[in-house]
Amino acid sequence: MVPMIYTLYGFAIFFFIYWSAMWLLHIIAIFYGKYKLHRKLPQPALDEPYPGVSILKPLMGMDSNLAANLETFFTMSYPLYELLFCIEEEVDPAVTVVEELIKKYPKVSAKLFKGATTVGVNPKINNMHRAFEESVYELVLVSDSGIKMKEDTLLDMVCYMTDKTGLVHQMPFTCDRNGFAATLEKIYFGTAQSRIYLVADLLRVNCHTGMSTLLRKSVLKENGGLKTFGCYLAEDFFICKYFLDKGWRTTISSQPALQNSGLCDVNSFQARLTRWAKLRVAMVPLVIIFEPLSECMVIGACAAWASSVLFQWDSLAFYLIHILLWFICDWMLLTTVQNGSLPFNKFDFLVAWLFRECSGPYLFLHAIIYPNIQWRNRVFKLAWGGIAQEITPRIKC
Ligand SMILES: CCCCCCCC/C=C\CCCCCCCC(=O)N[C@@H](CO[C@@H]1OC[C@@H](O)[C@H](O)[C@H]1O)[C@H](O)/C=C/CCCCCCCCCCCCC
Ligand SMILES: O=c1ccn([C@@H]2O[C@H](COP(=O)(O)OP(=O)(O)O)[C@@H](O)[C@H]2O)c(=O)[nH]1
Repeated sequence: MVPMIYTLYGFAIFFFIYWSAMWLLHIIAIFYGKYKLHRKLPQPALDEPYPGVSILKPLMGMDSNLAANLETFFTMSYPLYELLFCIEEEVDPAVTVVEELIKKYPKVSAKLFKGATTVGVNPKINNMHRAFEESVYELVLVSDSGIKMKEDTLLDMVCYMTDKTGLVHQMPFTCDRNGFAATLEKIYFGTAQSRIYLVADLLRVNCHTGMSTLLRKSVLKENGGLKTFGCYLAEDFFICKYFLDKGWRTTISSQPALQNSGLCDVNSFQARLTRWAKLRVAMVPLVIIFEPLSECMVIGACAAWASSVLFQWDSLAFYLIHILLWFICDWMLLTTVQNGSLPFNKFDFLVAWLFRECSGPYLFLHAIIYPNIQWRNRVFKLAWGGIAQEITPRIKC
């Protein structure tokens, strides 16, 4: 009987401490977000020229926003850059989009690479390999197809590339778009993900998502270049680990990444989150315990039970107050990340937030139960540690 009581109290104390730590994360993320995000750019030194940047754009297929998103790369205010578009298949609707833009902006240095080189399992790396090898400049920006740039986004990223910094990435966020799925995406990236991302950046923990990343080519080349990471599906995590292991600093820039894919529906978004969760579990197995425990509904329930064991507090009242405070903190963080008015009202926020918070733990469970990973038209299997293997046959899109 006594060991059981000790175990019970042990769990209760653990949950209560974890719950308290989550509030600390909330507070740190809000203050650090206010400090780090949307800062005014420092004036660049007049006697130092801007470093050139080679921008790799891996493309596959078309969506309704592709042309508009790609166009923002031609209209950036940055003096020296080249655009390297990489398209895996010779026949892809993205080819026409890119060719038309290259014709429209003849003054911008741009090249189209058709056809991937198989250097590993990761199709994004295979797609970019040739362009990376032929890129001209020391700084390379890897930028996914759905990213939209502001005029000064590249300058903002370059400003963070100090002497000790090897990698600058944008924290994932979204453009303002209409509809429930867009609201859901904005809420997820601006709350649950930003919270961890900001704290990880402050503590210099690897939490790099490679949708928009500026890196030093010479450092990657010391270890064979991009192709070395082709055996992983989560190349972004291992690239960042490589820079950190070599003693380089990594940081987020002040502008969050504006994801603006034309494909925006709840099913695709949830499939994407589930795919990412599978990657995280394979790379950092401890997230199996810590990630569900960091969800509002789960840790709230655990802490409500713990508070009734430890202090005989009313569990239901505790749970409801917990949810309300979490909701308020999330609103504060989201408005900080957005840095302007949101494209939805507080009621829309409430509905989509509740949906996200209730579906989050379910999606995570789903990711653990079905470990195979579908990415576009391919299916992969991951071993612990992150090495990937493609499972044939491919899916016809
Ligand atoms: C007491 C509190 C403890 C808190 C513990 C928190 C536990 C973790 C909880 C949540 C994790 C959220 C992580 C958010 C970012 C991850 C997004 C992601 O999964 N990205 C992956 C996929 O990216 C795409 O991959 C394919 C590529 O081609 C695309 O271009 C990419 O966009 C990416 O691969 C993974 C990146 C990093 C994963 C790190 C996971 C560990 C996080 C631990 C953070 C701990 C923070 C410190 C708290 C104290
Ligand atoms: O087989 C693939 C899958 C993806 N990509 C590119 O990799 C980037 C990220 O792809 P996606 O948006 O599907 O990844 P997510 O952000 O959902 O992880 C995009 O620029 C895609 O064009 C690619 O070149 N080949």
